[in-house]
Amino acid sequence: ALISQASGEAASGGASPRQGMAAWAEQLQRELAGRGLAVASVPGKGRGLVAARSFFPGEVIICQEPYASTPNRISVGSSCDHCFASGNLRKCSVCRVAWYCGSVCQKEEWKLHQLECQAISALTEERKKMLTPTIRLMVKLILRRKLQSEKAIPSSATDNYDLVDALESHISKVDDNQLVLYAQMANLVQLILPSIELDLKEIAHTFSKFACNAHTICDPELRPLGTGLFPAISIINHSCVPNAVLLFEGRTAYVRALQPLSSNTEVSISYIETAATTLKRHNDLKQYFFTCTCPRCIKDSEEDALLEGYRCKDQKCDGFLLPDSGKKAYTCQKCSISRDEEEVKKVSSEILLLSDKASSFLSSGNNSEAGSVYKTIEQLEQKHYHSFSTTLLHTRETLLKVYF
Ligand SMILES: C[S@@+](CC[C@H](N)C(=O)[O-])C[C@H]1O[C@@H](n2cnc3c(N)ncnc32)[C@H](O)[C@@H]1O
Repeated sequence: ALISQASGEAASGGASPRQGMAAWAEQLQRELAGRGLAVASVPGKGRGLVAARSFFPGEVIICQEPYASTPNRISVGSSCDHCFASGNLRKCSVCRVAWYCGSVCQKEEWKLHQLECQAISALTEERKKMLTPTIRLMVKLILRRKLQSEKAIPSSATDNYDLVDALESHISKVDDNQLVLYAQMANLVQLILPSIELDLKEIAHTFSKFACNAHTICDPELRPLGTGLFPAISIINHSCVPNAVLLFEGRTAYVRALQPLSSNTEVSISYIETAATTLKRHNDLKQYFFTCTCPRCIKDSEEDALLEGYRCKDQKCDGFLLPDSGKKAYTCQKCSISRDEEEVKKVSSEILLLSDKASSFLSSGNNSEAGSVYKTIEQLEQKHYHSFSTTLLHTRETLLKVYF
């Protein structure tokens, strides 16, 4: 049923099916069909990637090189601009921004970096400081589009700008402050690339696409190394009980089956950390503008209570709570005292809001504000969670990192 819905509308990003499928979308479907896959329109989710044959656990469903990618900490030179390897890195002597692990990677990037290098070298030191990884990702994306349109580098069915163009941006739902930020970032990109006439509105939309489509490139230990846009892999929707996983080998993204997939099954990966409560998972999914309705999200809250480790209301008792649906309450498994369900959920939401605030202080480098918010969180959590709760232990670990 899913594959029969794979209309031109789905794969061409919204064009009327009567106009037929765009040439790039037809090419993509043909290429994917060769790999046993199809793009389909999935009710309530937009496009999705569907298996057109069975896949065995561990099998690679799809792999892709990034259309554009950038290391996380560009000024420090923590990983190679091309393959994301660390160690023996050498800085580009002209722009002093790009780092490579050797001549092979430098050559691979040369056509693109030549243009980027000219643009960066013309910047003042003050402007160079504004080259965040996201800005650099956009600069590389625009330059790659230019090189492909001039046929200076090849393009293919899964490696072309039409695929980026068709990505979801959710721009109409983005709040005003974020829109202003995207507009300022688009202006900065225009200052970096003065010789290319840019459509600033389109660039702002593309920043919004980054927010719900770009992937964090990780090493085998899942440490983040950089960010990449993999437009074919971006067709895959989210589930909190995914049937596939996204992993990286260097710059290449691999989606592997986690379980046997039969033909006509939608491929799903998790966009977020799955070892979290429903409330936390939904909070983490906010940037993607949808509410997950996977089987885990619509189940009762017993799993959430176990994950959170709610403590007994009696501070002298060390019992855990489990939901008691009859009473709309959580009941201590040791002394049977109950806590009201609404009250428990209210405190959890309050903690989540404070955690968002603390982590945004932390990511903007304001450690002292972050530390004081984390202390408030710890106090709230001590009353709310059992001393073995991973949430509480995680807050304490973060506090240690902030202060030492
Ligand atoms: C990386 S894209 C996935 C492909 C997307 N469906 C498309 O049409 O291009 C992420 C977006 O897909 C949609 N999406 C992904 N998973 C979803 C889900 N489980 N339920 C509803 N929408 C989902 C959301 O709009 C989200 O912002």
